[in-house]
Amino acid sequence: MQPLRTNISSLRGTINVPGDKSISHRAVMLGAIANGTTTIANFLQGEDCLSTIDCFRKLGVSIEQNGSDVVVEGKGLKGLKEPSDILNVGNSGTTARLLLGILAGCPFHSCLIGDESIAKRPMGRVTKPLKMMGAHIDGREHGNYTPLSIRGGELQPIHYESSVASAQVKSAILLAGLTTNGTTTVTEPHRSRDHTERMIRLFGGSVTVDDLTVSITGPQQLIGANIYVPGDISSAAFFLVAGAIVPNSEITLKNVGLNPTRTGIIDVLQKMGAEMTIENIRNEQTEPLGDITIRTSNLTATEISGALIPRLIDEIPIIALLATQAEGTTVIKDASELKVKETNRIDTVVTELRKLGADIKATADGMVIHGKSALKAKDVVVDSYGDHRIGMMLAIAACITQGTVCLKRPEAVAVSYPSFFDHLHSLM
Ligand SMILES: O=C(O)C1=C[C@@H](OP(=O)(O)O)[C@@H](O)[C@H](O)C1
Ligand SMILES: C=C(OP(=O)(O)O)C(=O)O
Repeated sequence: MQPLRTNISSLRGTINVPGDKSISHRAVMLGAIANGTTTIANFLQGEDCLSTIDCFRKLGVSIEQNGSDVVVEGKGLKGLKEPSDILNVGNSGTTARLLLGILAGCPFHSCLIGDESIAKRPMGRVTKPLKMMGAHIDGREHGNYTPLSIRGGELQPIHYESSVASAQVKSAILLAGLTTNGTTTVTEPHRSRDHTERMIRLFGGSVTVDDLTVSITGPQQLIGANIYVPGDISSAAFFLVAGAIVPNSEITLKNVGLNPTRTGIIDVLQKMGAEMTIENIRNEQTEPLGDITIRTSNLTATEISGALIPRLIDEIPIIALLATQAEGTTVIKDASELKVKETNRIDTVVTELRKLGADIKATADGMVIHGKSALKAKDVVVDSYGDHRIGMMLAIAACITQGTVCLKRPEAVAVSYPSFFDHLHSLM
């Protein structure tokens, strides 16, 4: 249990947010199946990405990690070895689902488990297409939940229409498609983050994108690359919102990834009237990045739905807090994916923000928030439920709360942002 700092008079300063989680995972994974050496700078040392390193070491890949510098000695597409131990993905859905895509094409047996939260997250969305490609996967509820057992091998290309806009589903199929003879396509209802597509090209491979359909023609052998990981916009989001809602604030976030499939939070802040500038926009290899400055702002409510949802899916908990400080009614819909994240984020966001006096209610596929409300708490205990994004959102909520608040399970933040509390306190 951790007492949270409340009633903060101002947040000022500059932060270098740590490396992007999605890109860090992919750099290790593509590095492992490429030929030759991959170097990764600004790798995210969060627990999720460390789980990815641990799994690939068990698959025989030599990975040296020195802080945020990582060197991966690639084994080639056919070079991973049958693991003698269970592959434990910890809390990381991305590790589980992308790894399944790679294991599907490997001619050996492996077992995959994760923590209590992973055991509740649907894996059928990837095991179903991978089985269609020819992989043998079994597990709890016919391979829909961990623990999973995988026997991979030669795969057939497929054309797959995904019912969800999920980069994890798309990436798993593309990674499996790398090994097949022929063209595999994935079509999604809205565009999800495209880091896999960009990184496959950086590793010398080729992927075709036509509107909402992505195609890969295999077999393709990737070549190791040198990668700089931009700062994670999903981590920056907590300070973007903090800067907008805490009085007398001005926060600059350096080197933030600005991939357009991830910048929904910036669109929402702009639409709500946030005072924000983006400077020094540049490209680092295949990913754009820049420096963002945000100041205390007068905010108005907005609607968040449709194609915008996958562009800000992980930011919805902190956007819900933002909406409590905007004049009017904010509606978030088409976001039922929130129910299958580390927690049911519709339930956890609504339950915890209500404890602080927010006017927020859950709907079938999102939430409705009436602002602006003054948050108050008398000896209130809020809970991250072990969900990193809920823990960080609550710490920012406490900044604008009058009273006393303690956070249960604060250690969850280490999943994606181990230095979160240090960074927050450095601005006070
Ligand atoms: O591919 C990725 O790196 C991610 C994709 C998203 O999940 P879905 O693919 O389930 O939408 C996101 O929520 C997750 O944090 C990271
Ligand atoms: C949903 C998330 O991650 P993952 O799916 O990798 O567990 C997240 O980081 O918010």
